[in-house]
Amino acid sequence: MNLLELHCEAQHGAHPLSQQTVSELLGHLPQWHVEGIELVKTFMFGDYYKTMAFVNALAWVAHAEDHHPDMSVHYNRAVVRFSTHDAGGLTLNDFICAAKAEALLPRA
Ligand SMILES: C[C@H](O)[C@H](O)[C@H]1CNC2=NC(N)=NC(=O)C2=N1
Repeated sequence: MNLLELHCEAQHGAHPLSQQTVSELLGHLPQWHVEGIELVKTFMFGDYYKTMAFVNALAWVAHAEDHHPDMSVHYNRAVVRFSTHDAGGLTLNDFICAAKAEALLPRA
């Protein structure tokens, strides 16, 4: 499955994913982990400008996908948390947007 090729779909009344499916999808996103009902990663940057550039790019992705992370923004890092409010837990939407957040990073 290529998460980057997928798009978020409305999840009103949907059930959250099973633990097993969450574990399988985490295999696509090795730098992310689950905290409660959230998919979380701390992105590190060299300075505030780079942090804000990423935050704004991710806001644009969130707008395009109509799926919105909680973010805490600091000088050199942004903590990104995805969860699907409409389902009360994790859905494929969270993994799609996490993959799209990863894809924003410059190549190493
Ligand atoms: C109507 C609209 O599609 C929904 O309210 C979307 C908007 N963004 C969302 N973002 C997140 N993180 N979870 C949702 O359930 C959600 N629902």
